[in-house]
Amino acid sequence: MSFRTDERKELVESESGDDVIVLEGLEKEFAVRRKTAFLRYEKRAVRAVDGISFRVRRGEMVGYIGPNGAGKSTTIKMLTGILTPTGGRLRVAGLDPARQRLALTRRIGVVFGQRTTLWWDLPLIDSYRLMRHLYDVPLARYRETLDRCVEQLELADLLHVPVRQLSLGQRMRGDIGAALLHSPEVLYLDEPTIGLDVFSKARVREFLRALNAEQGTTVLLTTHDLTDIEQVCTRVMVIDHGRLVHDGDLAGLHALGESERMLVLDLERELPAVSVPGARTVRVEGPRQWLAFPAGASAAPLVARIAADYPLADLSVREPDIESVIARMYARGRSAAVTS
Ligand SMILES: Nc1ncnc2c1ncn2[C@@H]1O[C@H](COP(=O)(O)OP(=O)(O)OP(=O)(O)O)[C@@H](O)[C@H]1O
Repeated sequence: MSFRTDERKELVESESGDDVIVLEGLEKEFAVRRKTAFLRYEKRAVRAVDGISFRVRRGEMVGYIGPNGAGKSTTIKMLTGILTPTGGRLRVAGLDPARQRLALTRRIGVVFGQRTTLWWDLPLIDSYRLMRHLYDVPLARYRETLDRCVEQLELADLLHVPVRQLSLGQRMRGDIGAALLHSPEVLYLDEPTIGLDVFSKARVREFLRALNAEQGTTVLLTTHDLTDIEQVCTRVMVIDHGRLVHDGDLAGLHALGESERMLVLDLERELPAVSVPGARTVRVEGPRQWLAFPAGASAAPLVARIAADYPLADLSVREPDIESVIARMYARGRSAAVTS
């Protein structure tokens, strides 16, 4: 899709100064070659992003989720200027990412959970010094930002350790620090908690909340962990097959898919299935029981009730996975279409 000049002018004029990310009918098509027989190839177009429109206001913390291959990374690559859209319109901090990539790099920070931007053999602090030069950050501002990151990300003991010797959680904190040294307005995080233990995940989430509250940084987060969304984001967008299928809050998404969370109880001894209003026992295995309850409901009253009536040793709450939430959302859409 492309826009005529008058349409583009209209869009620019309707743009609010508060919108830091603007997508209008964004598209990305890849031309792929597939071998069909010996020395025979077929050309095919893959529409990774198929007409997505949304706006993110300055200071928002937004989750961008979807199943594997949905088009999340392709969107992020267009937002950072790595890929050029094949249609639609895109603005980040008022800039066209593909055409003004250099100017944009000073305004955005990017963290990839699966890759590091740090120099593998250098101590963390050396990577930071190099980044300061790359981004041309004034010394006083660099020191101030570094001090804040060191304190809040607990990096003091890690600064002089070569990156290859850091644990995954430590490396991730180091990467987040690196992405923030030039004080970006927008921070993209691609699976920042992947592979981390529960404590490291909690630390990263807490840091992002503090960053947003103190600096007003806009955060766009892609993840497969719905707890990231629950604890960090106020809004969640779901993409599937290159299209936006939900834009709202997490409770709304759960309500749409009638999804369920799971309470895993460890009782002090084996007992018959726990019976409590608002939840249903779906599995009993020795002293462990699994209770499903609506994902939009709070677990607190359920836990209080169970703790009062049963000998509870331990418990945990499991979020539904994104794939099942989306599958239920579609199943519901289909049955609504059949009954309406
Ligand atoms: N460079 C490319 N050339 C051809 N096809 C591509 C390319 N990059 C992505 N695709 C295709 O575009 C679609 C979307 O891929 P994308 O990586 O954006 O999905 P994703 O939502 O980030 O998935 P994941 O959660 O697995 O990372 C997929 O079908 C993928 O195979």
